[in-house]
Amino acid sequence: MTQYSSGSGSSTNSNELDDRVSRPIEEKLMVAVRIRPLVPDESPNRALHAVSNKIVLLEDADTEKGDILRQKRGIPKQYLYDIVFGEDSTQEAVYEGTTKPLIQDVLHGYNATVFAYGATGAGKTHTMVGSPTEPGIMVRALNDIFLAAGELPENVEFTVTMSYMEIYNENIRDLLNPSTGYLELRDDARGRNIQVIGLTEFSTNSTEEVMQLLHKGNKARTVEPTAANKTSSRSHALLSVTVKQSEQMQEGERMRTRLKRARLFMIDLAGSERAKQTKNHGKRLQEGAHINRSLLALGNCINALSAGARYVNYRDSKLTRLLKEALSGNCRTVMIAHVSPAGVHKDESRNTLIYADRANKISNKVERNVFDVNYHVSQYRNIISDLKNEISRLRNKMTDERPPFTETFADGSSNLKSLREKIVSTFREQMRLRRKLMELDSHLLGLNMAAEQQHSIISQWESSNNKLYKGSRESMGRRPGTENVEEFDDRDLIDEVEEDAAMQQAWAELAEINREQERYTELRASAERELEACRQRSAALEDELPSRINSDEERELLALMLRVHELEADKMMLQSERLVKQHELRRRELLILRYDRQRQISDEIITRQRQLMEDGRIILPADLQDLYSMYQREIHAAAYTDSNLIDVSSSGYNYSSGSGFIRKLPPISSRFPYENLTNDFRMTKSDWEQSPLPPIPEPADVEQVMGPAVHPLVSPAVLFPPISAVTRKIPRNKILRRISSDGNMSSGRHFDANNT
Ligand SMILES: Nc1ncnc2c1ncn2[C@@H]1O[C@H](COP(=O)(O)OP(=O)(O)OP(=O)(O)O)[C@@H](O)[C@H]1O
Repeated sequence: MTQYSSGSGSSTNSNELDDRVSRPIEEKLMVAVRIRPLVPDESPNRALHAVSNKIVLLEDADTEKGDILRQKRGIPKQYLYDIVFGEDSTQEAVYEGTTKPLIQDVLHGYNATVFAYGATGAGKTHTMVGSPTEPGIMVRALNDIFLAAGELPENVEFTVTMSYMEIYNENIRDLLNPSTGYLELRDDARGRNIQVIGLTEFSTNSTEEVMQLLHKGNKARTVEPTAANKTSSRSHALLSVTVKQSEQMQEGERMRTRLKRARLFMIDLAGSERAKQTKNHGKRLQEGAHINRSLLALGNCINALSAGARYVNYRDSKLTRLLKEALSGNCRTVMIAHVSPAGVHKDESRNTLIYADRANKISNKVERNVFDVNYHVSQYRNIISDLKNEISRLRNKMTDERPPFTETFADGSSNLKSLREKIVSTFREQMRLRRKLMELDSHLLGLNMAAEQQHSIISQWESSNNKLYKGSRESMGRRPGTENVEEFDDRDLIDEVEEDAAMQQAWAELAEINREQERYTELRASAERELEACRQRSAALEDELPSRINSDEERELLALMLRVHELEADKMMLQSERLVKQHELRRRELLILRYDRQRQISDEIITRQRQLMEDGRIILPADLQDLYSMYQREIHAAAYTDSNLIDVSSSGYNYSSGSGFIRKLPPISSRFPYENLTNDFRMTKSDWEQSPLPPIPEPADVEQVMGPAVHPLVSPAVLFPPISAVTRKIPRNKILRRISSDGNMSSGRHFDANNT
């Protein structure tokens, strides 16, 4: 029987991606296989062939139990991948088929990773690094990035930084600055990205300099001859290229800055090896053990991800911690699996093909890293400066362009009166429209935050349940393979059904928010048009002004009128500053909430790990035991502080008597109790209920001048996520043990389902 592995083209094309800016797109990891040619001294017996540009054939006896016939006949197996490169494939073809399409994506703000996988001597370094005459993917990709940068318009500022490191025996070294010794790996403050502390980032815009840096890095890499490969890379080499673009854009009279930031990771893994095959001993054997350990951790992650496991352990090795984003995060990823065609390497080739096959089932959520910077702040400033310019223009006209005193008008004073009324009314209209624009912007910002919040809740739920981040509610469903990961009881099924319903609701709410965003964007565009028409009317009136002003009293009167307008503009500026501060407060509240969630997840992981260790009667090393004690002291201190700081009845935080913090998150709305803000920024409850951000309060007398306030058209229920979407209920028989107040972990007997 011929076996096919799944595998289909992964790529969504760049333009398609580019159009859908804000929504994460689910995308399969792309898997390519490259078969290297036989090297000198290798036996010409081939066990592996490229049958087409997608199929590899491995001549292999089937070892499946019971299939005696196949075992005897050794019927070949076929494997299907996104793309297969045969023995005679060129460096250029491999680059064009795997990495070149990613360059455009990186320039559009998508993260990307290419990594070479395979047994030792299978050709990974040849593909990734290459030689001066046959440069590999790293050089070609950097070259293309610089070429593309040269074609960008002048208003785009472009910077490229690169770092190059190796992981050797579980130690990280800076290949561009090897004298710095071993470097530490740390999760960044947001808990999202992993950072290598002290790693040198070179900023460059010259291809020659990049080549020199790469050359320098490769020379510093740990390479040793082994029986399997004369120049065997004993380390994983990771080249990271960060591309930042800052684009200045003119929008009407305003300037806007758009930032794009993307990282391209190119990784040449050390080869997996069998001690027997490589005939290694001593130092080589120890290296091999480290290499195998990290590759085993990588293999475990690939297995878990492809089977839809609920929990994927990236922390077993530095390599998997660094590859976490490439395997399950916001990143377009290509894996190039390398195999030798030689019969003697059949076992390694089979392993590689199986891993590649599993990797083919992994999906990521890709999203553009594009941000509009200071859009709202600069916009408010522009509004105020527009108003001030207008006032000063009018003043100049009055003083500089006096009509000759001989000029008289029979009906001068009545003309002037009507002109003055027109000026006042267009000015008021402009103020009203500008206020409306400010409120629409405020509301749009609120909707953006609500959408971001909803996305993060959905993605948090998805990752905690290890479901795919589906692009639409219709496509929701359980991932194949999940059933094998954990046994389900009835309670689990009920939970699942409830959670699916909650997720559908969350998606529906997100769709509603998107619709609101579109509606408000249209309203904003029409307000902009109205404002432009008003400005033109006002300019026409200004042109009439000098010829109409006849006496000093009239001039005085108009000066007073301008002063009133000036004060109104100042007032508006104060309001806008207040609004900006409110946005900032809200943003920080969201950030705190996110940290809080991350902390809760970490607490849960620690508690479960301790439970596992206790069940397995594992004796902890003293230093780890110390860390746990420290952690427990911290938890107690935090619980004490929390209980003193939070008004339990009003905050929505849920405490049960003596049982500490219950994992149930309160609804977002109650976690942003507006009353908790300082008086300066406090709004009335009804303001808050109407909008994610309160509209600027309008005093009754100003209302008349400014026109009616814009009423938000979306209900709070739409903006706040459903509680069930963020709270995965723990089945009663799986309630976690908690750390008891005396600092020891309670045993299962004391904290089983019945006792809690
Ligand atoms: N596509 C290819 N064309 C020609 N020669 C190749 C090709 N791939 C690999 N080779 C040669 O095979 C040998 C082993 O390749 P390479 O060093 O790239 O393997 P590797 O997978 O990086 O091994 P290790 O994991 O031990 O570092 C080298 O001599 C290399 O030049």
